[in-house]
Formats: sequence, C-alpha cells, structure tokens
Amino acid sequence: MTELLICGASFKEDERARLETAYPSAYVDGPDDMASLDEATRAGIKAIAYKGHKPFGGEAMDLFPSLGVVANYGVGYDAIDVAAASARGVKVTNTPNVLNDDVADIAIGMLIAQFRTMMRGEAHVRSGDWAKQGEIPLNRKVTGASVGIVGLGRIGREIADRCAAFKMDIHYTSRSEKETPGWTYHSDVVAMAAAVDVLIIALVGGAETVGHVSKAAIDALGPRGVIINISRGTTVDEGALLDALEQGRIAGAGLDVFLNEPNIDPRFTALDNVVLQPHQGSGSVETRRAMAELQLENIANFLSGKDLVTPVN
Ligand SMILES: NC(=O)c1ccc[n+]([C@@H]2O[C@H](COP(=O)([O-])OP(=O)(O)OC[C@H]3O[C@@H](n4cnc5c(N)ncnc54)[C@H](O)[C@@H]3O)[C@@H](O)[C@H]2O)c1
Ligand SMILES: O=C(O)[C@H](O)CO
Repeated sequence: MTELLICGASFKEDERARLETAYPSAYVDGPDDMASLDEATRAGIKAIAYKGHKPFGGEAMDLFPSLGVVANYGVGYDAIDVAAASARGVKVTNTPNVLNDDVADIAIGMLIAQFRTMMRGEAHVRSGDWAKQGEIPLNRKVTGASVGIVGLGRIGREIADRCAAFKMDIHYTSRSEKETPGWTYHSDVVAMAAAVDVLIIALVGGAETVGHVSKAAIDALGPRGVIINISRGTTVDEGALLDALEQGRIAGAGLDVFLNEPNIDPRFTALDNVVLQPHQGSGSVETRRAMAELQLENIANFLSGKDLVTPVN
C-alpha cells in the first residue's frame, strides 16, 4: 500500500530516493498534479512530504481521505494552508533551527557584498578593467554599522549575533521585547528604519506579514539605507522597494527572496546597487541534508505513532 506522497519538483534526486527507500510512495511535481493520481493510490496516502512554494490548500488535501500529516521541507510553511489542515485533523511539520546558521550567513554575506561593492569588484577583475582603468571607487565600512533586524526569531537572532561580532549597533522589532542587553527594541518598523542604516528582514511569510516593510519604512530608512531580505518576497512592499532603488532614495539591497520566484521582476536585474541571490539561504549540502532528515523523521514518527519532532499545528 502506498503510504507516502512525495510532492515537489524541487526535491533533489538523493532526497527523493531517501524517501522512496523508506516508504512505498507516489510522486507528483506539485499540488496541481495531485488529482491525476488514481483513487486507490490516493486512498492509501497517510503522509505527504512537501517541498516548494506552490500553494497547497484544503481542496487538494481532500483528495486524500487517510491523510494525517504534511511534512514540509523548509521552516517557512506559508505555502501550506495550515488552518485548512487543522480543520481536517491533518498535522503539519516543518524544519526549524537546522538551517538558522546558513540563512544568517547568507544575510551577512549579502550585507558585506553590498556595502563593499564586491559584485562590481568581481566584474572589474574579470573584465580586465582593473589593469586598464585602475581601482574601483571606495565603498562603505561594514564593521560598526547600525542594523535593524525585522523579526528577532530563530534566524533573526543568529543574524543579530553575527552583527554583534561586527561591532554593530543592533536594533530589532519583534512581537515581544527580548532579554537582549545593549540591543534596542522598537515596536514599530518605521521608527526603527529611521534609526538605522540597514534593515535585515527575518520575518515569517504569509498573509499577516504582507508588505510589513512598507513604503513608509523604506522612506524612513533614507538614502544611506540598505535592505537585506532573507524571509519571503511578500514581507516587503516590492514595488516601493524597486522605486526607491531606481531613484536612489535608498542606497541598495541584498535579496535572496522575491515575489513570483523564479520569474522575478526584471527591474531588479537592471539595477547595479543590489546583490541578488536565487533563494539559496539554506542551500548548503550539509544543511539541506539536515532538513531532509528532519522531514523524514517527522514522517517516520507520524507513521509509527510517535510524537512529531517539529509540529506546526
Ligand atoms: N531565504 C531562505 O532560504 C530562507 C530559509 C529559511 C527561512 N526563511 C524564512 O525565514 C522565516 C523566519 O524563520 P525563523 O525560523 O526565524 O522563524 P521564527 O518563527 O523563529 O521567527 C519569525 C519572526 O517573525 C515574527 N513574526 C511572526 N508573525 C508576525 C506578525 N504577524 N507580525 C510581525 N512579526 C511577526 C516573529 O515575532 C519572529 O520574530 C521563515 O518563515 C521563512 O519564511 C528563508
Ligand atoms: O523556509 C525555508 O526553509 C526556505 O525558504 C525554503 O523554503
């Protein structure tokens, strides 16, 4: 009997093989393909291993009368309708913590690359312009900058700890104030943006945080301001961000996440004050392996009647 459905075209070959070896399974590229599975297969599915950002809602869950768990590969589960799952008695799990270091590292990497114009420096060396034209313009010091972390959760905290090592003046917003001596708490993102040079967005995605970093926050950041986003494309007003970047009303951005990935707004690629990454925050071999193992552990625990390791609902 097929107990597991593997759903997601972005599963790597080894990740998929590990799941297939563990349980009799079926595979689909995404939720839109679930209805194409035959009824007998759908009837047996108890667990879905999910990977990707395509919306997975109640209608698709209803195709599986025995479904008990949706195990997401990733900490952010904004693609999954958790309320619909709960209403159907379906558990949702995710992969928190194991990816904190990688995502924090790439946030700091983009910050350094943006401040120190490393992409321009790279192009200057590769093109031969260094020998022909000499040095690139001077850029901006990273150590000691003032930084505002939007969302001091698991990843936000790791980012802040790295910023502390760079002797930065640390500000943050969060739903509640934390025990962080020396760091400045703001209840309002616009007020924080007015007080710092850099905003690093580490919020959850989903309906509640759409446009959280608003046009007003971008305007408050000002012409020396830089926005780093490793959360979701939805958490910032992307149109306002593009306008501000094009008009030089902020200094630049480092972005790992966008609306409509991977078909991002072409206005981004025309800019020379941005560092752009292909949503690869957690994308080291080591971390992806840990995420895959945690996903499988959640599935295994569910199917053997044990407690889930990282339940969401
Ligand atoms: N770029 C990547 O590859 C990558 C990798 C992993 C995670 N992420 C994103 O990072 C997010 C954060 O992950 P985490 O493990 O740190 O999550 P977390 O839950 O520990 O922290 C989330 C933060 O968002 C804040 N928050 C939640 N709901 C809010 C609301 N309605 N309004 C204002 N603030 C709110 C919380 O207070 C917290 O500070 C994920 O949800 C995911 O979207 C991206
Ligand atoms: O949320 C996450 O873990 C990453 O963005 C991958 O989806």
